[in-house]
Amino acid sequence: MSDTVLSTQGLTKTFGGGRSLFGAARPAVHAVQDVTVSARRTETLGIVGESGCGKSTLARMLVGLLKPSGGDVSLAGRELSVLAREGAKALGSTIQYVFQDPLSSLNPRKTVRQILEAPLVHILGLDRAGRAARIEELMDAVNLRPEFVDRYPHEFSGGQAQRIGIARALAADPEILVLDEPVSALDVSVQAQVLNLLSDLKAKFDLTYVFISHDLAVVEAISDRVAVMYFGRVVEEAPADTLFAAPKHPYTRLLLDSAPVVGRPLGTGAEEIAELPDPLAPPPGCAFAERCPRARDDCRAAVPPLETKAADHSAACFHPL
Ligand SMILES: Nc1ncnc2c1ncn2[C@@H]1O[C@H](COP(=O)(O)OP(=O)(O)OP(=O)(O)O)[C@@H](O)[C@H]1O
Repeated sequence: MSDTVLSTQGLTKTFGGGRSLFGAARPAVHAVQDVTVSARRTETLGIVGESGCGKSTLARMLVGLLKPSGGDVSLAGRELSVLAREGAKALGSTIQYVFQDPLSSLNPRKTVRQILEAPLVHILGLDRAGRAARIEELMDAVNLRPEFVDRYPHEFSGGQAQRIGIARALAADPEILVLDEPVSALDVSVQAQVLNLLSDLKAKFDLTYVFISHDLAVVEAISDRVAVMYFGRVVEEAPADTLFAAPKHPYTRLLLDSAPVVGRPLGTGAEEIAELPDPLAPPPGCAFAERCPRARDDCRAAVPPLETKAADHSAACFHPL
């Protein structure tokens, strides 16, 4: 599809494995397994899953911070590995990463101006006047007062610091932002402001987002499409409204029933969700089978592939809802 701006094909990351110096087998953690997702230009792809399901590992591979063990990432029609070989300029002007914890992701010894200048010098190669103009634009885009530019990160609230993180990510004029739990560290009252800002920026700069969160309500609010991850794999993918209204995978159903959303009572599955299989010894079949009310023998024998179950709606389940 020509307007696909980000896609992965069978993306996999295994940590550890192999043999130690003395020949003993080292355990391998299968953090991300065979993930194939895509996002069209100006779309927000939400990736939702509980802690440990592989969201951050996937995010870090998308931006080239972590090398995949297998599979491919394609960004704006080019292979990530090719962009990475060309250097920081090619990669940084295509995709950028926004971290969860705004304060710890900003260098405490640098002013906002210095933080924003780095990508303007190294990626865009702007001269002094060009940098000054672009910094003014960036501060305005994220609704920060121009005089804040000579302050240090600790002088800002969490919400303001995240705006600086977003401005830094936008500085190099990328096409894609990977937002890894960008509002999870913020007070609930500030979360909505930052989400609104992200929506405005997307429209203004024609951005494509990969938005990662464990919070279903946040993902539902911002995403066009949603991929649900469980134990390193995508188990369901659909347009956000379809997925939340009529999930096909029993795990997604359980997540929705357990989510503490206003008007949506807590289900009984909340404690069960915390129990994941041992990542060092993944089961041979569906990782969710042991807790799945619909599981049968076939689910324990082989991993169900992610398949189309309805128009524009896929699930990795032999017995979908
Ligand atoms: N560097 C590493 N070495 C070994 N195992 C790792 C490493 N990074 C992550 N893992 C393991 O990979 C799995 C996926 O972790 P990841 O951090 O991607 O999940 P996550 O969904 O982002 O969770 P969280 O929201 O808690 O960060 C986990 O079992 C984790 O322990």
